[in-house]
Amino acid sequence: MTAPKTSSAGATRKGPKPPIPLSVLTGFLGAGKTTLLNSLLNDPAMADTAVIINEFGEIGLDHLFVGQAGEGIVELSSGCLCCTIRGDLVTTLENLLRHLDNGRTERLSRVVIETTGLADPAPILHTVMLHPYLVMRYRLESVVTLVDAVNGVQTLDEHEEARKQAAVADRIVLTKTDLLTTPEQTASFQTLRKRLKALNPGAGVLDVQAGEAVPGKLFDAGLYDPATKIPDVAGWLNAEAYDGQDHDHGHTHDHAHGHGHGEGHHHHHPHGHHHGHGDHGHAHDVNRHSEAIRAFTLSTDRPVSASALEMFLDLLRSAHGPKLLRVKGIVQIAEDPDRPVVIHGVQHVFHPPATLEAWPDDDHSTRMVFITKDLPEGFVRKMFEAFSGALRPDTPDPKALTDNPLAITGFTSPVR
Ligand SMILES: Nc1nc2c(ncn2[C@@H]2O[C@H](COP(=O)(O)OP(=O)(O)OP(=O)(O)O)[C@@H](O)[C@H]2O)c(=O)[nH]1
Repeated sequence: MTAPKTSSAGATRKGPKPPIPLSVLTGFLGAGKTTLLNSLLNDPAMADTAVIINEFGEIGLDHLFVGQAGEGIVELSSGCLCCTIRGDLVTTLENLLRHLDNGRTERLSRVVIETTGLADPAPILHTVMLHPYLVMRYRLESVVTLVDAVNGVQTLDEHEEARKQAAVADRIVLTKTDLLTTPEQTASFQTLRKRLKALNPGAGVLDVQAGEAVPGKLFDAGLYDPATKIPDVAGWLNAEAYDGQDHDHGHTHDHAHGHGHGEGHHHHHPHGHHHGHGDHGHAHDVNRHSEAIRAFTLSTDRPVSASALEMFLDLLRSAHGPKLLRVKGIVQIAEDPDRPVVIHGVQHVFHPPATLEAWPDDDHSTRMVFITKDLPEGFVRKMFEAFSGALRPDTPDPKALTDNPLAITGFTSPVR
């Protein structure tokens, strides 16, 4: 242990250091990851960021080198650290912590991991989330997925990996929009945007060519506002963006709400979802290819007991883990209603739930967002209701349901 250099440094050294936000940069082969990284590594806004890449050779970095920090870590003139994977990701992440802890690196404000084009980002996230020490020192901040504006539709059509990469993203970055010249390309790009919205309504979309892919917008998608350290639940969940999404899947709608009022979905009709007229072929394609992946929210105003939440999450991840691409939520716990619990999972692995000291705003309701594959909304909803006894506040006729003592237990299934 080195002695603190100054009294203020001494103060910050007491107690555990705050976890370092970690982001994963992914995208299909040729989507433009290397190109984007190249410009990011030059950007002074990347100071104090460590970027983990596959090999130095792929990025012409030589002119940016300031010094070798050892163990495959180099310092760049932008203040960024760049390192290649040595051994495995765990070792690399441990090396970075060692650099920080022994003072060779003054600050490490963020880590960005570049994946290879075919990679499913989930195992990378699991590496950190399942490691007893790394999970204390790093905090999963965001998954950033690059999508090629020209080839995106075809890639989504043909590759399951590409659909999953888009579905788990917190930010979707569109590359190569400068290459959209023909009317066909422009139409395909519009289809792409619809597909991405259906796969993952909550992800913010940034356009590289419009200069939007800057560090502040790319990576800061976590629960905590990096400047104030105050949780931004509404921004993180972005649950409003999911409204009306299930219209893209026509038939799923009946199962989705499951309260026996098939005609009562009055709150959801944003832009008329009737298929047909003109680009019927496109619309059909959208449904066919994305229907296995669904995005939906659950919400309730009734506090959930801690044990019910635990059982719900346990059953969900043990029985259906691989089908949960991403789950985020804030939950009002019956035993401690003033301190919300934040949940965050990637497939079967959940971050240890975090308890916030207070609700960040006036909305104290439980809200969860799900992106699933081959796991219908109605199934998850009924399971949640069975454990929590919860009713959605926006059911077609809540009064009728609360007047029915059987319905309130949540064990009845009004619809089949
Ligand atoms: N016109 C244009 N070309 C781009 C853009 N982004 C990337 N490219 C080009 O697309 C090609 C692939 O880009 P890369 O950055 O190598 O893509 P990658 O995702 O790193 O590719 P892999 O490492 O093979 O997965 C290169 O020729 C880039 O110059 C863009 O926004 N506009």
